[in-house]
Amino acid sequence: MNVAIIGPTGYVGIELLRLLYKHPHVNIHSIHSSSKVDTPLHEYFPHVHGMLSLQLEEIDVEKIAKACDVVFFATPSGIAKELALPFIDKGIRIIDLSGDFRLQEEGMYEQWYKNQPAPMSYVQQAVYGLSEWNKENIRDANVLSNPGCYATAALLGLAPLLVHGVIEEDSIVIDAKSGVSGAGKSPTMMTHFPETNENIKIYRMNEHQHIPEIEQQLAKWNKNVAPITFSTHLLPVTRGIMATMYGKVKKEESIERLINLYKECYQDCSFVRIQEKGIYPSIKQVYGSNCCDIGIAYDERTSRVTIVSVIDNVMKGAAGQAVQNFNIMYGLDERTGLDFLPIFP
Ligand SMILES: NC(=O)C1=CN([C@@H]2O[C@H](COP(=O)(O)OP(=O)(O)OC[C@H]3O[C@@H](n4cnc5c(N)ncnc54)[C@H](OP(=O)(O)O)[C@@H]3O)[C@@H](O)[C@H]2O)C=CC1
Ligand SMILES: CC(=O)N[C@@H](CCC(=O)OP(=O)(O)O)C(=O)O
Repeated sequence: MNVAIIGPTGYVGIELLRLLYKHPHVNIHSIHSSSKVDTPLHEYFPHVHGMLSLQLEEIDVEKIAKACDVVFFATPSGIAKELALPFIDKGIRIIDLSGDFRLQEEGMYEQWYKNQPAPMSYVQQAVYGLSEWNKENIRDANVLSNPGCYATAALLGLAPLLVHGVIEEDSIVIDAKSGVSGAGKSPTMMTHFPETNENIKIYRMNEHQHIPEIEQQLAKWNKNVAPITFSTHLLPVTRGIMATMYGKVKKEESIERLINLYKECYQDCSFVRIQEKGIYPSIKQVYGSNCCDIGIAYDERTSRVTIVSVIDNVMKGAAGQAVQNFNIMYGLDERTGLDFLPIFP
């Protein structure tokens, strides 16, 4: 398949390129930039020198559409909602890694992204690419909306509890933490080294754009789900997300039953690894991989279950899951191009 990448100079775009470069069914036809046209990629990223001799090109819709089967958008929110439309009209499959096609309910994008949305007729064509839970629809997707990084960690961790009605629907609390690469390559006062190093900060309290995305998917699994409490923190690390989640069980549970439930739900999922009793994952154990590792605890004293879900934000939280979705869309083994161990240490 011939693919084009828009936004390869960003953190997610360059990770996508790293994965697609080794993908046996992909030819990277072209890479496109809005600000560095005609620059060889290695001038911008010295780490690809001698291995990837690609030149950044302008975004010429006609030219890309003529040559490519799929266009990946690794661009900030607000770009694909316009730039992807002519590709969709021409029947070219798109995979958007931003939030532009995720929110299906009218008014939600304006409220949470503070911007005008894509026309609803396009948003409604989009398939939400939470790979493990939406395979049937992903196969036929022409507009694939890749989930947000926090949303991926949270939803994979909560799914079994909601699908099987284990917890009270109004008891969900998600406490999430991300490495700084989650904020993209442009430094800000929030992400600047002296501000983040040896520090931990909470940000966008009760206003994070992944709140409606998570609630939208939880409601598909369980229509009684009430608004969630979701807080996000910046960690002084480059990659990694840890989402620690709490819910009150409806009836007495046991840790053995809960772990079995998770193992059954994810038995056919290569990338979701359920930890044994008493073991809780750390972000380092999924670094550079497409894995989501999940640990489960149950406290009989409080009747609360605690779920710890970790991913690499740039991989399973973005580029890795996008490649997994590409594989599903083309009927390939979903591990194609992704079947490697995490980097350790
Ligand atoms: N970082 C992460 O962990 C995650 C990110 N995402 C989402 O993925 C997307 C990319 O994120 P990330 O790589 O971190 O962001 P970056 O800011 O690192 O990179 C975004 C890239 O988009 C390109 N771009 C900017 N404006 C335009 C434009 N008008 N037209 C075309 N291209 C443009 C820029 O390249 P150039 O100047 O060369 O055009 C830039 O390199 C975002 O929507 C983000 O929310 C989702 C999950 C996780
Ligand atoms: C650390 C950090 O800043 N992380 C980003 C998550 C990026 C992401 O997934 O955002 P989109 O919904 O725009 O795709 C954030 O909190 O906004």
